[in-house]
Amino acid sequence: MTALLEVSGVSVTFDGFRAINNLSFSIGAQELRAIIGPNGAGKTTFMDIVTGKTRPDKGSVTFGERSVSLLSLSEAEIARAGVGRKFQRPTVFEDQTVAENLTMALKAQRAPWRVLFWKEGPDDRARVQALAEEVGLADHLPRKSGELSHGQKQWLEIGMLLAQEPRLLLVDEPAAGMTLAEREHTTQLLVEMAKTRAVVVVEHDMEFVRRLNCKVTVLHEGAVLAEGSLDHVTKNQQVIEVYLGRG
Ligand SMILES: Nc1ncnc2c1ncn2[C@@H]1O[C@H](COP(=O)(O)OP(=O)(O)OP(=O)(O)O)[C@@H](O)[C@H]1O
Repeated sequence: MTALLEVSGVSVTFDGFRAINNLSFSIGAQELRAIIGPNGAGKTTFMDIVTGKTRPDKGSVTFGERSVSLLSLSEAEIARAGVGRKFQRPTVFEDQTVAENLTMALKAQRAPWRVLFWKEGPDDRARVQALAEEVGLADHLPRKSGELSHGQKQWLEIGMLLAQEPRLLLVDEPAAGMTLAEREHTTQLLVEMAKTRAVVVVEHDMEFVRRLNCKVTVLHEGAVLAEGSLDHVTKNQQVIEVYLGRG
């Protein structure tokens, strides 16, 4: 499997504290990966590094076939290069309909000079419809987003991210606050999305991770502690001690 994202020997220090410690790992172009680990393991900092929010002290982060260094790009350039990030809380425009939110996301994807002359055309409507179908909101297009359930808002935001056609999507705790049915839908959505792009899910809910049925990376003290199937990593004695055995 060719790597889409390659993190190599990355370290980050905050006020003398090494939050990421010589971290190395890679993600394939069509891969679903779960990242787990105790609080403070460096999961958020890892996502901050990949998206350009935090700059490492050393190491390299490369992306795509041409191994472009993400460390020399701004946050906006990284997003344009194809890295999308879904934060834990949904940030949809509640006063706008589902269709309007998706349309805005399509518009945002375009270069600024094109937005000036932008007018919604049949292609955009078809694309909005396709995005809504992809995330399971095709029946909700005319609804105000504020009326949606928590899970539906999360799917809408995922749809808005998909409008930017990311090649790598980083998703922070997607299952948090969801009902069982919403979790199941979210699982399907993530599995489907990872057939055509890389999807990295940071998640604490082990039952949810099990359903994802994917390779798992366990972070601890800013480095990879274990990697492999969930069954494999949960048998690891160190993983049990630092993560699973708590409380
Ligand atoms: N901007 C910052 N300044 C100082 N310390 C920071 C900063 N960001 C993160 N840290 C520290 O770096 C370590 C890693 O934090 P990070 O948020 O990446 O962990 P995490 O694995 O995402 O944890 P959680 O599961 O609680 O979200 C923590 O000890 C945290 O306190």
